[in-house]
Amino acid sequence: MKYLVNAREMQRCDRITIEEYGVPGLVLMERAALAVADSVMDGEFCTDKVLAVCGSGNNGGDGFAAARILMERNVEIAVLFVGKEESMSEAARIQKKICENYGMNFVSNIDVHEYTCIVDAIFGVGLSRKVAGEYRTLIEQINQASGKVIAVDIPSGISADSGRVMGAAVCADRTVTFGFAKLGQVLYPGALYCGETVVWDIGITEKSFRGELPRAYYLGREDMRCLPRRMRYSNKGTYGKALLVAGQKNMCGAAYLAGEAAYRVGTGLVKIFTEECNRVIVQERLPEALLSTYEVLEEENSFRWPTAAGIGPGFGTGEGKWEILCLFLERCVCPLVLDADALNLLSGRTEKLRERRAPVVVTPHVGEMERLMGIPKKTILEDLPGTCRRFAEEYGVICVLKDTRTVISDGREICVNLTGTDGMATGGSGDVLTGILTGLLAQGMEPFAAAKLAVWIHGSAGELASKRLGRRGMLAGDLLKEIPTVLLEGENA
Ligand SMILES: NC(=O)C1=CN([C@@H]2O[C@H](COP(=O)(O)OP(=O)(O)OC[C@H]3O[C@@H](n4cnc5c(N)ncnc54)[C@H](OP(=O)(O)O)[C@@H]3O)[C@@H](O)[C@H]2O)[C@@H](O)CC1
Ligand SMILES: [K+]
Repeated sequence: MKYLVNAREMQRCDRITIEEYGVPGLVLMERAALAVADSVMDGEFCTDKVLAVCGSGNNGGDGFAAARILMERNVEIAVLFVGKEESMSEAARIQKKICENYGMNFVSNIDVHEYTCIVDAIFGVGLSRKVAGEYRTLIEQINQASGKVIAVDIPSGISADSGRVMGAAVCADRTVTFGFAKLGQVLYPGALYCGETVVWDIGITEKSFRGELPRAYYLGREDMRCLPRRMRYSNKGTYGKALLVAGQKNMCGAAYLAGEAAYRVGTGLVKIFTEECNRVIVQERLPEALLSTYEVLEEENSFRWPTAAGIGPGFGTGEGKWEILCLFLERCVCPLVLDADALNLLSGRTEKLRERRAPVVVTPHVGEMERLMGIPKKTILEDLPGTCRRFAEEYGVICVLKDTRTVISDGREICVNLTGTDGMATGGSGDVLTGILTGLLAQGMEPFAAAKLAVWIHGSAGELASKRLGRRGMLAGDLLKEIPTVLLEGENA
């Protein structure tokens, strides 16, 4: 797990490192500048003629210092200062003065075809409002330049909190960021503007959070260590019973995909509840699964049998479906995953969620969230983490808000998933996630941990499938075959 910080958290971290631990700000700045200079010179960029565009804050200070280091290394470098002298930060003023003392080449405009590489140090995490005027013009010129662009800390104009473009933003080929990755670098559209992001250690550690830890983070392969344990002395009963309430007429694939995914993450037994007409096809595709049909759901055993249930993929919203969903909410004591049509059924009557007896994980995509919360898609997309966290908090559930960057929250923490590919934007992907998640819950994982890991595994399976088949040709069913490989690699992590 690695932290994702917002601007306030990063600035607090900088301040504590400087004021409470006593590391001089200019030392941090020198290390930041060395990181930028090393990155410019690592061979990926043409350094025939480099331009550093520096603002008046400490981000500009990093830029001046990096320019000076590049000059020391005999790179032909020009410096462009943008901003007001009178509002310069103390460190930026010192760094600019050093550049002047060395007689470095200061220019006042950009010839877009002159430079082979541009260092963007206009704004960093201190961006406080929309970009306009000469700053905007400059950013547009940088974006037209033929040379590659390296952003210092974050592309100028991108909000470190949300990834939003604040009027205009530099589109970088690489972003060299310091200490911790910023939320705005992983959320869209910010992620598109960062290019490749490199997190550089400049001497700011987690100690500088001083107990006030950031809310947001992302998982890495090492987090696979919390997968349910396998034991030599065990049987299928040891690894849980997953029930998938899924599929209606003409929608049997959802039941199959979710069912197989549950098995593929190690569940002992999987049962599929579906429409009678799906019986033959589901049993042919997945003979390992037990099968029952909606007609027998009233039996009390239906609710006692599973150790986790996933309800909704291809379930439909027609006659009798709301009643089935209500029965599960009212009677089931095992964790429930509510997806797709279960969420559509809940739209406009989300209060029903409060009548549940068991822990609930909801897995809406943005369209489903729009219907669930009754707020426009645009508003949700502007703040995926906040929307996800608020829903989870309000209903006391775990919320998995699915998008290019799926966000998972328990109402307090926010996990942003960084695995996955656009090849997963294909019918049935969500059903596979429901199966993975239900399977992990069935094996006894705690719901928040299961939700985070399920999304990570799902995205990793997508990456493997897209490597094997390409992002265009892969199908949701191809994710199933990759799940075992993801788990195997995780075991060795
Ligand atoms: N602290 C440290 O020691 C370390 C910090 N580090 C580096 O410092 C960066 C943070 O520095 P920072 O806090 O000085 O803010 P920064 O991003 O330079 O921007 C502030 C300037 O921009 C201006 N401004 C803002 N928005 C604007 C707009 N829309 N349009 C126009 N102007 C606008 C604002 O002007 P003002 O609002 O005062 O008018 C002010 O002048 C961080 O990203 C990292 O690179 C590293 O070296 C490690 C050590
Ligand atoms: K920048």
